[in-house]
Amino acid sequence: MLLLNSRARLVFYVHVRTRMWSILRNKTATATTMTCFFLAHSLPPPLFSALFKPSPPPTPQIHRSLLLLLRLLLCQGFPGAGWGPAIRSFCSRSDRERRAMADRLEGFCDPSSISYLTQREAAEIDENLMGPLGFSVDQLMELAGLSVATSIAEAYKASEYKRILAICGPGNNGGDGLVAARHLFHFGYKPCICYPKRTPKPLYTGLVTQLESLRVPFLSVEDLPSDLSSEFDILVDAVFGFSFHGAARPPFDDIIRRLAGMRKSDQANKKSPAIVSIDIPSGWHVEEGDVSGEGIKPDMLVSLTAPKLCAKQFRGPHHFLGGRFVPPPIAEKYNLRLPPYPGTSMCVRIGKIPQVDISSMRENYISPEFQEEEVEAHPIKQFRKWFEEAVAAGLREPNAMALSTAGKDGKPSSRMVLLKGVDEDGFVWYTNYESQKARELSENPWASLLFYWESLNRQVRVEGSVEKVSNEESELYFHSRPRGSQIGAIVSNQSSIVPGRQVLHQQYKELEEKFSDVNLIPKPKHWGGYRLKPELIEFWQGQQSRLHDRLQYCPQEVDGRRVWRIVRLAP
Ligand SMILES: NC(=O)C1=CN([C@@H]2O[C@H](COP(=O)(O)OP(=O)(O)OC[C@H]3O[C@@H](n4cnc5c(N)ncnc54)[C@H](OP(=O)(O)O)[C@@H]3O)[C@@H](O)[C@H]2O)[C@@H](O)CC1
Ligand SMILES: Cc1cc2nc3c(=O)[nH]c(=O)nc-3n(C[C@H](O)[C@H](O)[C@H](O)COP(=O)(O)O)c2cc1C
Ligand SMILES: Cc1ncc(COP(=O)(O)O)c(C=O)c1O
Ligand SMILES: [K+]
Repeated sequence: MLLLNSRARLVFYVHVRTRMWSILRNKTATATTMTCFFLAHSLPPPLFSALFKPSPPPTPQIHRSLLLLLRLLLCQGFPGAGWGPAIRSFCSRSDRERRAMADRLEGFCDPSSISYLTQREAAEIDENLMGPLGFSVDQLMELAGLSVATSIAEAYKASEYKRILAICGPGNNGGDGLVAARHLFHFGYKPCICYPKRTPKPLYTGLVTQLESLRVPFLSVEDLPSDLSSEFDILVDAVFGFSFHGAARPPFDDIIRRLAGMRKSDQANKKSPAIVSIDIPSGWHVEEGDVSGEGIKPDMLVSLTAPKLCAKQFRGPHHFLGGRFVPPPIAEKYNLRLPPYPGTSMCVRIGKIPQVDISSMRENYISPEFQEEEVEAHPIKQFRKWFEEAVAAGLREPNAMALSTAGKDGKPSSRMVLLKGVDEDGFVWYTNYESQKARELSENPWASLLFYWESLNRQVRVEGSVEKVSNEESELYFHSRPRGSQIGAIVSNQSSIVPGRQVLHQQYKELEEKFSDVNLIPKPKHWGGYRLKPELIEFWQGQQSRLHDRLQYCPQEVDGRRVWRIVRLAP
């Protein structure tokens, strides 16, 4: 195996780095050559020798792997001494995993790098899935419909886009629409169905019965409101899928015209509903797209299995892929290049998230009223109640709170810390006694805490003075932490400048070794807790039209006793 010394490596590093973009853009064989040199001593021997033989040239698969590797290195930069292991780990993965890694690092899936199917291929894949590959149509339709519903839920929140009309055609595309509507109902949307040409097969009659049992209304074409814009927030176009051919026949011709026309007439004045097309924008040619230029212009397209050729013409803001059921034989046979689905998701976005207008971002809070009569007399009791509800709601780190301090210069600073205890004496967190916050607290003990529990539309503000907790309390808590965090606390001179990550790792490793036989890692003197004793606590519950509930507790002396007075503040 060819071994490169560090100087040679550096030369190649610079060389490859400067030429990388052009190599990637042109996707020339140079990529292979350059990468071979660059990776010479990191590649596993079989891959290395396969590459280093000038003939036969590398297989397309190896070539693709190398291009992916280049993308990966481009995204990560070259971690100097660390690149050997990183590349070896990359090489040990499957082609699919490598692609996923590169995509994840780039943060999106480039629409030009994925596969698009012809109409024939789409039908063939369908037949294969339902023939030799053992799927039933019910199964595929269920998964397809679920993908559509989850895609819609990702792009359009039920709080803003509740009212949905699913227009379903006579084939499987229509079936996907029925399934999607059922899932959307369970996700909290309010779907209605227009299903003018029902297919008298048990699969479809079953889907209709399921929707009827949820009391989802069915509207005939005649019953459709004349102004779809004011009645619905989302229109699901489940009219035709990949078997569409020719020109749309009644009654669908008229429905499609309404959907297409709506875009134009609504653009000028008001918010028009989002049009979501399943698999194919209905009326479009499956391969050539919107041939007349007069067709539906959907805001969202959910391609199923793989996008069809017409999807290349899709210009809306949201293109998703669904149908997470493609088995390797299909992917290989049709050489499918598709984005990897993240985690357990049923859908994945194709292309970039559209730019948002920040000034238009807002939530309308809808919550039960928060009344004086129902609150606890003591704010800590009330805090515990809300905290328990935040835990029960499954919030991640409900004990995360923003701590704001200001030193003698009066300039405030904020950061998150974790609440580690709360009782009548106050709110406790742990930190470094030589950090910025600690310096500020030593100059000025007044501080504030802020909790925000987003999905509950709740905020809690706490203000008061801060003291260190006792050393015993800090000792007890310090030793309850994972060993790694204990060592981390010793390593970190919090808020001081460090020359690089490597320094922290090095010190960590040394301490890990030092303490390998030690049971109790000593708590550093400069690490411990603080307790904020509340002087004021406000509970905020978000409500519609910004008319929120704000109940504030402040202490009062009554007959020499400290009691809490509750007042309501204007939102
Ligand atoms: N593996 C997959 O890929 C999966 C695919 N799935 C879904 O299946 C969809 C394909 O379904 P599909 O084959 O049933 O075809 P689709 O287009 O819904 O409708 C055909 C119907 O429309 C009719 N029709 C045609 N042209 C017409 C016209 N001009 N004017 C009027 N009518 C016309 C035609 O009638 P015909 O012309 O035969 O008389 C027939 O009744 C696909 O896009 C995806 O959504 C998922 O469920 C599962 C996984
Ligand atoms: C969710 C979350 C929880 C945190 N919890 C703590 C904590 O409990 N203690 C701590 O010292 N830093 C914590 N940090 C880090 C702090 O936000 C901050 O970076 C650090 O304490 C230094 O702050 P300072 O330089 O203002 O003193 C947390 C950060 C986050 C995002
Ligand atoms: C620097 C620092 N210290 C302390 C903590 C609190 O961690 P623990 O829950 O282990 O005490 C955190 C939590 O993020 C932190 O980032
Ligand atoms: K459609």
